[in-house]
Amino acid sequence: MEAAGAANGPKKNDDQRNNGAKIDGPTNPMVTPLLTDLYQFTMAYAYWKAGKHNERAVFDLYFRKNPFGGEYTIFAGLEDCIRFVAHFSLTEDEIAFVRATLPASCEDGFFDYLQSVDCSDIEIYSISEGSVVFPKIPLMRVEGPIAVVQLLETPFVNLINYASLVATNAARHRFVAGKSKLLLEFGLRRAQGPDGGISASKYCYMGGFDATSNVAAGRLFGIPLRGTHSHAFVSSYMSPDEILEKSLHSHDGSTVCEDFVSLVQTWLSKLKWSKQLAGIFGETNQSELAAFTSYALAFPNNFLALVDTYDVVRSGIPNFCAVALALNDLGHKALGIRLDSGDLAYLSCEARKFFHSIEKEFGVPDFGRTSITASNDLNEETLDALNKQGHEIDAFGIGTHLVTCYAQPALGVVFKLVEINNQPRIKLSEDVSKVSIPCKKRCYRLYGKEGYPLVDIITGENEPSPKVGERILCRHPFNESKRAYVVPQKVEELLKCYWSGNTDKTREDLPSIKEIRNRCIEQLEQMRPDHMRRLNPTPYKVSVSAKLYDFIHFLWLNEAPVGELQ
Ligand SMILES: Nc1ncnc2c1ncn2[C@@H]1O[C@H](COP(=O)(O)OP(=O)(O)OP(=O)(O)O)[C@@H](O)[C@H]1O
Ligand SMILES: O=P(O)(O)OC[C@H]1O[C@H](OP(=O)(O)OP(=O)(O)O)[C@H](O)[C@@H]1O
Ligand SMILES: O=C(O)c1cccnc1
Ligand SMILES: [Mg+2]
Repeated sequence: MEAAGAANGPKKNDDQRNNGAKIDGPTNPMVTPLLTDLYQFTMAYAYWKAGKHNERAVFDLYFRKNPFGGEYTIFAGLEDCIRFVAHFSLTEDEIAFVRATLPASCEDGFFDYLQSVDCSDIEIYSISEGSVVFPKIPLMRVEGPIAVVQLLETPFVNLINYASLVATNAARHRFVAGKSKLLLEFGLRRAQGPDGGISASKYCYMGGFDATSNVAAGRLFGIPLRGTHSHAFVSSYMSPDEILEKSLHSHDGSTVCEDFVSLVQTWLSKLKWSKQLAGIFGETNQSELAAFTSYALAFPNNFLALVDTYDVVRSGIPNFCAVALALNDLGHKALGIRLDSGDLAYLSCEARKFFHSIEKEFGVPDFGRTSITASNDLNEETLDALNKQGHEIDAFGIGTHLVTCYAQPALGVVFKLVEINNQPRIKLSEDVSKVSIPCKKRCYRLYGKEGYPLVDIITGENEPSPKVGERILCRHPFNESKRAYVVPQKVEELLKCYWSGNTDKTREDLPSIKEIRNRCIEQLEQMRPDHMRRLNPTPYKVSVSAKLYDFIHFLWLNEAPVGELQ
C-alpha cells in the first residue's frame, strides 16, 4: 500500500505563527494527538488502507440544545483548538504506542503516514470566541484530509464542550447577579481535577466573572486574583495575648500607633456603649477579635474579615467594625466582610444597618458602604432568591455550582461530516433534531430595526450573502410551516478563517482573554431581553435559506430508504 501522506508539505510545528504572531502550544500539556478516542485512529487506518485518507472532508462542530434550560450559549475554547492544530504532530513514541495498540496486521505504511501528519492542509472557519451562539449553527467548520480531521474530532469537542458550558454558566450567574455586583470564582477545590479548575477559572472570567481565587489561573491567563481568608485563620487564634507585634504605621507613614490591639479594644467598648448600637451585642468572641486584629496588622489596606465563625451579629460584625474603626484612625480603609453561612439576605441587611449607624454616629465617611461579600453554595437560584428578598451584598464568591456546572454537566457538542469530495452528506435520525445539515455552509446573523439580532441564517457556501435592506426568506431547517421574511438592518458573517494551514489566506487574530470577555459582555447586552430571561425564555430563531432548505429535504428523501408495509 502506498503512503500518500508525505505529500502534505513541510511541517510548521516549531514556530507557528498567525499573521506574524507566534501561536503557543496548548495550555494543558495533556492535549496531544493521543487525547482522542481510539476509533479515530482505527478509522484513520481504514481510510488509509482504502486509499481514502486524503479525501477532502468538511465537518461542522455544533450543539443541539442550549444548556441550563436557557436559550443562549457562550462559545468558548477556540483558542485552545487553534493552539492544538498549530502544533499537531505525532512523536515517534506516540506513533509507537498507536502501533502497539492497533492490531498487528496493520501495515507499516500507515505508521510512516502518521509521521507526516500535521494540520498544514486543514482550514478552520469559526465563530469568534466569546460570541453568543445558538443550536445547529456551525460554531466551527473544519476542512481537510478526512483522516486528519477525524483525529481532531475528539480533542476539539473536548476543548469546546466544557469551556462553552462553564462560560455560559458564568454568564447566567452574571445575568442574575446584575452588572454592578463583583463576581468571584472560588471553585478550584471543588472542580473536576486540576484541568477542570484551571479551565473553570479561565472560562468563568470569559463569561463575565471579575476575578478568581485560583493563583495558577491568575498567572497563566492574567485573570485578576481576589480572596479573603478562611474559618481556619479565625479559629487558629485563642486570645489577643497572642499578638506580640502590636504597632502599626498610619497610612501616610507620619505616625506610629504603638498598641493597635488596645486601640481596637477602645473602639469595641465605644461601639458597645454607643447610642445607636446599644443592646445589639454584649461580649464578643475575643479569639475572633484577635484573628481580625492580627489580619489587619498584616494587611492594613486590604482588611476583609470572615465574620461568621462564631456569631455574625453578636460577634463577627462588631469585631470587624472595631478593627475597621481603629484602622480608620490611622488613615487605613477596611475593605469589608464576608458572610459564609446563615440567611445571607438577612445578615447582609443587618450588617449594612450596623455600618450605616457607625457612619452616622462616629462621622466616618463612606463607612455605610463597606463591602459585603457572600458565599456558601450559591447558584443561579439562590442569587435569584436573594434578589427577590432584597439584600445588601456587593460581591458573591461562587464555587461548586459554578465550576462543576451542577445544573447541567455537559453541553452536547457534536462534530459531523457534512461534505466529502465536494459531495454533501447528511446524517438521518428518527429524532428530527438530530438530522445534520449537509453541505459546506456560511452563516450570518441578521439584525433588526431595534438593533437586536433577529435570526441566524445558514446558506450554502456559494449562495449570495444576505444584504442590508433586502428581504430574505428564513426557513426553519426541518419544519415546513415555520418561515419568515426578514429585512436585515445589519448583516454579520459569523464563520471567519482562524486557521488556513500553510496557505497565505488571511486569518483572524487570536484576541486576548480580556477582549474575548468584552465581546461576550457586549453581545449579551445586545440580546433581546425575552431571549435572556430565566423562566420560559423565547427561543432565538435559527434558520436556513430557501435553497438550502430544499436541498436538505431533497437529500433526506434521497438517502432515506422507502419502507414497505405488508
Ligand atoms: N436568604 C436566602 N435565601 C435563599 N437561600 C439562601 C439565603 N441565605 C442563604 N441561602 C442558601 O441556603 C443554603 C444554606 O445552606 P446550609 O444550611 O448548608 O448552610 P449554613 O447552615 O447556613 O452554613 P454552613 O455551610 O456553615 O453549614 C446555602 O445554599 C445558601 O446559599
Ligand atoms: O460554597 P461554594 O460555592 O463551593 O464556594 C466556596 C466555598 O469554599 C469555602 O469553604 P468550604 O466550602 O471549603 O468550607 P465550608 O463551606 O464548610 O465553610 C468558602 O467558604 C465557600 O463556602
Ligand atoms: O478567598 C476566599 O474567600 C475563598 C477562596 C476559595 C474558596 N472559598 C473562599
Ligand atoms: Mg461551603
